[in-house]
Amino acid sequence: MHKIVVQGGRPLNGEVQISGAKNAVLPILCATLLADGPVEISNVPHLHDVITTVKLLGELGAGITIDEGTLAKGCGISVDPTTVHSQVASYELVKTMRASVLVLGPLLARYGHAEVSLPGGCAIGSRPVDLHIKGLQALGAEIAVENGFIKARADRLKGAHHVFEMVSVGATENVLMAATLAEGTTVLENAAMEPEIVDLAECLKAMGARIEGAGSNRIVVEGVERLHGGAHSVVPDRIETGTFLVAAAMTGGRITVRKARPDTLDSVLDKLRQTGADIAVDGDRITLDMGGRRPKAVDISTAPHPAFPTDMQAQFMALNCIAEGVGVINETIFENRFMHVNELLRLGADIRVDGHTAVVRGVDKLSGAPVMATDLRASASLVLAGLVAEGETTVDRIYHLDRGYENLEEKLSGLGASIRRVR
Ligand SMILES: CC(=O)N[C@H]1[C@@H](OP(=O)(O)OP(=O)(O)OC[C@H]2O[C@@H](n3ccc(=O)[nH]c3=O)[C@H](O)[C@@H]2O)O[C@H](CO)[C@@H](O)[C@@H]1O
Ligand SMILES: C=C(OP(=O)(O)O)C(=O)O
Repeated sequence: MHKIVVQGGRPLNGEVQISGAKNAVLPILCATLLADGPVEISNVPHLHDVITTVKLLGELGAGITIDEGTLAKGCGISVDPTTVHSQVASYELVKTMRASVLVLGPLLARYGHAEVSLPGGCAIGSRPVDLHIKGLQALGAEIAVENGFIKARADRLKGAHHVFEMVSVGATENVLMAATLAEGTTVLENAAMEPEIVDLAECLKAMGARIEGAGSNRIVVEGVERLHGGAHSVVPDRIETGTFLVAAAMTGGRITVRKARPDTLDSVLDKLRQTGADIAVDGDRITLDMGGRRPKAVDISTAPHPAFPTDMQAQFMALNCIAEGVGVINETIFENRFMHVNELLRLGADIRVDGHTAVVRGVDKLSGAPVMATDLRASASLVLAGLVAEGETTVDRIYHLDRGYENLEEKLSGLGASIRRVR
């Protein structure tokens, strides 16, 4: 098993290029199932979750061509869905990656039936899919949950007016994809507004879908008879961007991230400015300069976009650990997304958790120790803490990190961090 070893104490300096977004590419790969010709996806990050999704599409029978590309360019994946012969997503794959449930809407809409294993919960929370099911039922699907599978059927889905009970990124994606091939107009209200939904809609439009309003809470879809092949480049990863910027702020450094999408990061950049960082945006570049200063603690409350993203909560918790003052962190999306707290405590942090709230009192210094990654962003927070801790920090179970960060240690080394991967 791989581990990451970080020697703390070096300010980050230099430039780093941002990869395509994990949370955009996974639904987009699932959306290719809707087409009746090959779809070419570029700026695909080299991530374990991408490999899992490609495996899943392959199991369904899709033809996959991968152009490995380079780290600087991302890879290109061409999916030919015309050879799909199975509409069953197995537990083996779905359990390792919850995004697999996003094949449900496309398979149902395209083939009239689908069986997808229930994803179950994970370290950060219970992660139900009832909103996905209700949304597809609103489009006329008959759905039964049996033997651990969601079994869905519909001769042809019918457009409908559907109001999501609560904002769900995954449910919005599943129902949006299904609606593209439904008969008539679908109006989705209380839809999620995340940039990854906009990117998915852009890809669907490149395949011939008729969608308006993606990025707002009301999405209107005019169903079409068929979607054709197309090409799409994946939006830059806002969470990877934010993670590097937090790393620079914590270490008192100055970095520029290239090929980013600053307009997807308003709430994160606002919080970084509150820590005392100077931030300059120039096209697709963001420069953060901390000028050797210690960051000030910030209060965070996670909520659906455009509010502060839950996927950046753990990283800001790490920042608060060494900041000046006290920061209060309120996690409203996932019930168990504080798994990093006990590991940060091992590095000398001062954190008190009461339900969904963590009160973090900044300490003068953290000290390196062996810690264990429990989920994707928790792992990132431990690497960030390691960058400022005195001595050596070893982060174990970094397979979580490989699900969502492309070459994190290479990119951080390029910025001057002392970090390496060991077996
Ligand atoms: C709104 C939000 O911030 N969503 C995040 C969520 O997306 P993801 O799509 O995984 O989760 P959802 O947006 O669906 O979940 C939002 C909330 O709705 C609840 N829920 C969801 C679906 C459902 O059928 N029933 C139900 O009750 C969840 O338990 C959660 O409390 O995790 C991703 C990975 O960390 C993030 O990138 C997304 O930004
Ligand atoms: C938790 C995350 O992803 P997933 O929903 O794939 O587990 C994440 O991107 O932070």
